[in-house]
Amino acid sequence: MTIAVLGAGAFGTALAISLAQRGPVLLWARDAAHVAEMQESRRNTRRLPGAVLPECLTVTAEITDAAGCEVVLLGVPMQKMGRFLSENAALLDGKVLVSCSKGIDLATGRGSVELIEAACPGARAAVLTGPSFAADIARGLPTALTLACRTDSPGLQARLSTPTLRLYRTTDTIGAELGGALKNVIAIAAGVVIGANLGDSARAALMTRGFAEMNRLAMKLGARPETLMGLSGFGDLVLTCTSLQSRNFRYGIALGSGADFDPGVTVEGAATAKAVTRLAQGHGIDMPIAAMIAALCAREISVSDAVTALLSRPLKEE
Ligand SMILES: NC(=O)c1ccc[n+]([C@@H]2O[C@H](COP(=O)([O-])OP(=O)(O)OC[C@H]3O[C@@H](n4cnc5c(N)ncnc54)[C@H](O)[C@@H]3O)[C@@H](O)[C@H]2O)c1
Ligand SMILES: O=P(O)(O)OC[C@H](O)CO
Repeated sequence: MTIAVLGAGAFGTALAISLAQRGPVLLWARDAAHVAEMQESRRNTRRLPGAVLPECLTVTAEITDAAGCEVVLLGVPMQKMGRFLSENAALLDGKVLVSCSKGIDLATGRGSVELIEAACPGARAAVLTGPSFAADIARGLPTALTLACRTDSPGLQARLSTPTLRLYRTTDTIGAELGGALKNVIAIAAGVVIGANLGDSARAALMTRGFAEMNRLAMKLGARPETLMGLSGFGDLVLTCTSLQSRNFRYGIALGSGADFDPGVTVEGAATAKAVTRLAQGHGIDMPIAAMIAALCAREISVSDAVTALLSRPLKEE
């Protein structure tokens, strides 16, 4: 049975390429001109240059082509997910919907599982997350991800694993989602540290204290500690805070160094920092790094004031 991937960004395209090792895959993009380009060149030069689209991957601009697909991967950016789901609810309800996006919806404070359940109550919602750059997946480099679904889903795990994409499964959707969403915020902070030339020691301190914040919020919201210690939390935090392949990290470097940054690049951590700060305030959780990143992204504070504010907090036990 064909698997559908909706959203032909870097990640959706990379997953479609990897899954096409196992059988037919449908890749949908909203822009007909982009689809025509991909059909002609068998490449997605706009979002994933270099990768070739295999033969059993069909690219389409008709979302209704996914009607017959039982498993549908969602690769649209998080801040577009809520509207996308409600616009396409009639098509998507009743299917297995696997969110591949990382973030918290600013308008509602919800993660993608809650967005799916609200828009498509008859669907089974799952999350695919963890340390993975689209370019690495498309090149067939070994990658391990977390697949989270409220009901234990070994069948879905087997269906979405490929020879190079190894999935670990969990029923902790809250932890899996929050790990992927929150690490982007801390990655921006790590980038700020490097961009402002504050050094590798400061980055390690920030990653550690950032991980403590991630855990505080995730535990309050019902996540399991082992999920945050796994691929979607610790694993993705390490990757995203240390690699120049990360857009969140590079955005942070630009903020820290005062350089310009292309506004067309997807940086999920910026909106999520604001959403997380609201959530943390609502639950009485202390998240000083996320709050500083939200303020920095909104240009409400300077880098040096943010650093001073973080370093002058009262001394406390670790
Ligand atoms: N790129 C990666 O390495 C990577 C890895 C893991 C997870 N992710 C996650 O995947 C999600 C998507 O990221 P990406 O890297 O593919 O982004 P991208 O910037 O490469 O592409 C985003 C795509 O979404 C499309 N899009 C935007 N709004 C849409 C809408 N309303 N309807 C349909 N399509 C729409 C755009 O046309 C574009 O093709 C993000 O949440 C990101 O965190 C990305
Ligand atoms: O490029 P980024 O910062 O969106 O990171 C991509 C992935 O989330 C890394 O796991």
